[in-house]
Amino acid sequence: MSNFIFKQKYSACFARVVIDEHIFRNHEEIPPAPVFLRKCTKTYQVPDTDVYIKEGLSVLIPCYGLHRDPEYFPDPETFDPDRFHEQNKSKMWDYTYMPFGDGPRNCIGMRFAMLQAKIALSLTLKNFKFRLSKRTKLPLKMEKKGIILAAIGGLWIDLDPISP
Ligand code: HEM
Repeated sequence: MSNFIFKQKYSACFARVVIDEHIFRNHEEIPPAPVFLRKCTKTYQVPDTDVYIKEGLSVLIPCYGLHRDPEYFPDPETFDPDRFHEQNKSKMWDYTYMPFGDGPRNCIGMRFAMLQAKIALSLTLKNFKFRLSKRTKLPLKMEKKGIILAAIGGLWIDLDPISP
C-alpha cells in the first residue's frame, strides 16, 4: 500500500493530527480541493487501533467527504446557508469544514479568494437575476477523475439583466 486514505470513521480527530502535528508535512506537488494531502514523516499509530501509517506514506484528507457527512452536517445535500450563521458556526466540529485546508499550510489565497468571490457575487446579484439553466443536469454528479471539484456537464446558470 503506497498511500493511506483515512476512513471517514476516524475523520475529524484524525484530520486534526494529520494537519496540525508535525508528523505529517505538506505534499508540495498536489493541487488543492476536494481533497488535500500530507506526507507522513514519522511512523504513526492511529490511537486505539492497530493501524500504522508508515513514514513516507501519503495521507489524503477527503474534505469533500467530510463536508457531505451527515454525522457532521445533517441533511448535507441541502443548501442551507444558515449552517454558517454566527450562532451555528460555533457548533461545528473542528476539522470537519475545510474548503481551504487547515493548519499552518492552509490556503494562502483564502482571504483573497473570498473577497474576490464576494465582489463578483454582489455585482452579479445586483445586476442580474439568476435562473438555473435547463442545461444543468440535476441531481448534480461530480467528475471523478478531476482534481478540482466540478459537475459533470457543467453548472449552467442563465442571467437576466435587471433594468436600472
Ligand atoms: C475558492 C478558491 C480557493 C480554494 C477553494 C482553495 C483551496 C485550497 C486548498 C484546499 C489548499 C490546500 C490546503 C492544505 O493543504 O491544508 C490550498 C492551498 C494553496 N492555495 Fe488555495 N484555494 C483557493 C484560491 C486560491 C488563490 C486565489 C490563491 C492565490 C492567489 C491560492 C493559493 C494557494 C497556495 C499557494 C496554496 C499552497 C499553500 C501551502 O502549501 O502552504 N489559492 N488552496
